[in-house]
Amino acid sequence: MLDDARLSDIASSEASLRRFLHGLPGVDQTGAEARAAALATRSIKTTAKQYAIDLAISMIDLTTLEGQDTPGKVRALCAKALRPDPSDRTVPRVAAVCVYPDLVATAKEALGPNSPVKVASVATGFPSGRTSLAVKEADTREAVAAGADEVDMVIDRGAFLAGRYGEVFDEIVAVKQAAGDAHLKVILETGELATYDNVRRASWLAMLAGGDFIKTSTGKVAPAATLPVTLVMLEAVRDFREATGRQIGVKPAGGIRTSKDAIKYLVLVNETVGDDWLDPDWFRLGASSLLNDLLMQRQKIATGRYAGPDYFTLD
Ligand SMILES: O=C[C@H](O)COP(=O)(O)O
Repeated sequence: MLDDARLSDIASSEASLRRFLHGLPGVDQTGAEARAAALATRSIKTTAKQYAIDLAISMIDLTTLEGQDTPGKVRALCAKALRPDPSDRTVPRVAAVCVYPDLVATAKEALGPNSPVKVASVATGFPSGRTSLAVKEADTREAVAAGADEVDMVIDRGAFLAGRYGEVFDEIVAVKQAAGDAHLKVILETGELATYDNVRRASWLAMLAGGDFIKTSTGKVAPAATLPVTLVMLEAVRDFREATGRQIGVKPAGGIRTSKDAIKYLVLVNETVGDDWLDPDWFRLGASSLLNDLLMQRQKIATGRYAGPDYFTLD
């Protein structure tokens, strides 16, 4: 059990952080990949599929993170977030929209006051994170002041890979403070972390530093989210809760485009950490173009026919 005294002891120096992170059991790479592959082939009944599609929709962080984003595009995204299919009121809304900081105010206004759909904003010099801590804190404060409910920060992968864990830890603590009441998602950018052991260490580091969620990727680096990486992160949040009593969310993001993909992630969650995480408060899918496929599959189940991608507004 990691009580408060032990947690502050771990965080007290670079050396103790390193000792702790390098003392975590190593990930069995072949085993993790085999387990993720086996779960990915599970077939589920149509009724379960229907339920899974709606659950997946409700877990989406509907994302636009392009240099050419405009207020108009963000308003359209927000309308879609609130009513994914205007012709069908039974379709659930998504969990959040995810935008760059300068578009947070637009999103907030478009969603309206007290919207059930949250506004998440990337910050801290997304996607590379190559700015000073002062700039990262200011970026975060600005996003929150504009109305962001959630902040998706990137870690400094250069510092992490060089083993400067204390620096990464302190940065997460500082950004968490700058974020105030906004929920903090810590993006590990697993595609740059090279090994599953590093993914496990970065997950623990982010949780120890106070992240509310751990997120795989920016969507700007390949590979983005993968099932084995998400499995390692799910095991980390499971073990962290067992050790501290604190539950942390998980968000695979980037490259998740089909209902099939989304359902594989839900099966993985169900089999690894169970029901407690099968909720938008604890599991999100970061995606720019998954929603339409979910809507098409939903309609196929309901009517036996595909409406075709043109039926739905563009993601
Ligand atoms: O956080 C979400 C990602 O940036 C979206 O990536 P995607 O465009 O591959 O869905």
